[in-house]
Amino acid sequence: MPTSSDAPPPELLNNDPNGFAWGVWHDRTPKLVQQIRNAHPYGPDQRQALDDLLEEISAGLMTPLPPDVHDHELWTDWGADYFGKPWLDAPFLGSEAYFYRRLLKAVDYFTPGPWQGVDPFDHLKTAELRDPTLEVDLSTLNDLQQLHPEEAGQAKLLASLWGNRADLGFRIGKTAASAEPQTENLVADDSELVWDLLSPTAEVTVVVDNAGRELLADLVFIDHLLQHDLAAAITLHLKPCPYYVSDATTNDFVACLRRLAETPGTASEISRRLWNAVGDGDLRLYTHSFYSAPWSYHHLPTDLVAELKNSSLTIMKGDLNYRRLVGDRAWPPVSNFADLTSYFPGAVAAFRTLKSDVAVGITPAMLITLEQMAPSWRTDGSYGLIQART
Ligand SMILES: O=P(O)(O)OC[C@H]1O[C@](O)(CO)[C@@H](O)[C@@H]1O
Repeated sequence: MPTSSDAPPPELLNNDPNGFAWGVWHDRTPKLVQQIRNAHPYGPDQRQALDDLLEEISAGLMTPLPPDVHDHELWTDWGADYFGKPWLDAPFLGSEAYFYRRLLKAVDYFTPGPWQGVDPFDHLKTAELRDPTLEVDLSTLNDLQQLHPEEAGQAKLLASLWGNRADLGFRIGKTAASAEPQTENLVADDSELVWDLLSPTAEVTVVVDNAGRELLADLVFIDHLLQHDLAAAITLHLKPCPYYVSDATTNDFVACLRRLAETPGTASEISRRLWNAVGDGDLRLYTHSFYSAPWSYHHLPTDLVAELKNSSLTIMKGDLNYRRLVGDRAWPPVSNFADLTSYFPGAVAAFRTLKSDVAVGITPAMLITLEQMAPSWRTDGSYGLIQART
């Protein structure tokens, strides 16, 4: 981190017309509310609550949650600086988390009654697992068997990374057969360091991101680590509730294991091995309310720090985890990843495709190339990175 005399750059806010957040609030989020409303037979109360939320985020002032919700204190604490003020003036990171909490409130996700526990994003997650092209992609896993374990491992690591883009999924058959790992479009690649941190005694944590194709790719990678003695045990950190549309909860983990089991061959073998690994305690599931909280990981609560401290390596998946890890700030892209993450308990790695303004750990030469050749490199999802520090 910068020294105290060297203040960090400002947090990213919603109100910069040239910033990535602007499009999220003016386009993506309103469409999402409308889509959730159309996709469910909600009654008048939920419909009205969704309409109110849409109006509030579009032009209104941020209002607090009612006092009777279980997490009122948490959100009052965060919102003290923002409630009663325009959504557009709030920080991007915290306000988007609050939007998802408000969405769950609008659809009565936590309210005792018929809609309690009904995931408003389930139809989208299920559609991805039912996509007919997934069968072909999962079948390509059989081809990986022909590869040397090290090559197969690198192909699976890269599939886990690009799974965050969710459009490539398991299209690693060709890559695997030609033994050409998919390294183009990587703006940073510390994968060697990641492999160095893995060993038969390693306790690995994977803070997962999206359900569906991304989680399937993560599970294939995790199975590889367990099968090849590259980890003694692995803990999956899942979301405690539906979040950011497709973030993975325990239900989504179970759905992925079941989907893998439906494809004969390697995919179903992976499903069986992981199912058994959960039973044997080699693959642990874990969640914490902090994973849907509005703060960066600089504010980790003590029990989560204690959990992460035992880990030989924590792998952070995806864009949002990256923003929370380095801080959602206007960092110069050449800032040092190891310095910015030195506060984090234990060794940490990030596998992320770039889908928002934040980027660090880019070499000056790479930065010049990117700015000249691909002006939207930070946000269009076509670039990826693997960054790590011991
Ligand atoms: O699933 P990921 O990789 O965390 O990406 C989520 C990203 O999408 C956004 O929600 C954009 O809407 C970003 O705020 C966030 O960083």
